[in-house]
Amino acid sequence: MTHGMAGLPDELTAALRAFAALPSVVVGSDFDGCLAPIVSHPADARPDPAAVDALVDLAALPDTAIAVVSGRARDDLAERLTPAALARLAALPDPASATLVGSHGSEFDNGFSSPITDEQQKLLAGLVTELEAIAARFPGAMVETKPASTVLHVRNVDAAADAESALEEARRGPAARPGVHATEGKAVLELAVIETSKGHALDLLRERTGADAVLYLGDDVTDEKAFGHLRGADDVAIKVGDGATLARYRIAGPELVGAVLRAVADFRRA
Ligand SMILES: O=P(O)(O)OC[C@H]1O[C@H](O[C@H]2O[C@H](CO)[C@@H](O)[C@H](O)[C@H]2O)[C@H](O)[C@@H](O)[C@@H]1O
Repeated sequence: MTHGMAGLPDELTAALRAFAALPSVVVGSDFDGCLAPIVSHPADARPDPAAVDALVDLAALPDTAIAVVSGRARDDLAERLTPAALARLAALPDPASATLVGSHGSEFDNGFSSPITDEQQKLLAGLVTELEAIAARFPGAMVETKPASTVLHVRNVDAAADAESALEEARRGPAARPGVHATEGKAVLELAVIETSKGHALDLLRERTGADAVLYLGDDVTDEKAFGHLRGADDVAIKVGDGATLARYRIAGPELVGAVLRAVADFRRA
């Protein structure tokens, strides 16, 4: 594989050029591991300013919609974009030009597609308690709580065997309860009380915008659901980093995400 423009594989650069020439497009990206490098503590994650700039530039182009589709709660995701970027997005003439989607594809600006029921809230509270009990026995483990899910984080557990034991306890215990949707991620096990799909979120955005094609960058397990929905001949699925994937294209890591987005913006403006 040869690498030319901005260190991107030539085959990908050709696909980006063809994608950028289409009349109407959606450009989407995952947040952690794509727009923002992975860090030890979720609260410390910050996006690459160059990637955010390119994304906001894209949103300002005609017939170009952007989306950030994250596993984070939507409010948390919004707080992570720079105030300057948020101000530029808020000033766009068409609000549909930029969409932030949280909770792995199920939380849009008007909330969840189906509200979380009292029963699901109760289930979620119980899951948090159970994960906290597990985390308390494995120093370094922590529990994140989101509107429809809770996450056991083991990235900072010292021994790999202990991290795996914590995950395994969660898999055998709370993850196995009826009504729980468990997803493995990067040093995490997430337990949701609703079914989520980044693929459905991309379908919705495609439908709303009437776009000819969708490009999406993702690095983790939940992004595979997004890649699985990019079946159009002109769609571009890009896996960021290592690991098995349904995506046709791959870049080495999040440091190249800005280059991909900038290339699409430049080609589209040309
Ligand atoms: O869909 P994403 O935007 O990629 O969100 C997926 C999860 O990201 C966060 O966890 C991951 O990033 C953390 C910060 O770099 C890292 O410490 C952790 O190990 C990763 O799994 C976030 O905390 C989760 O809520 C998201 O679901």
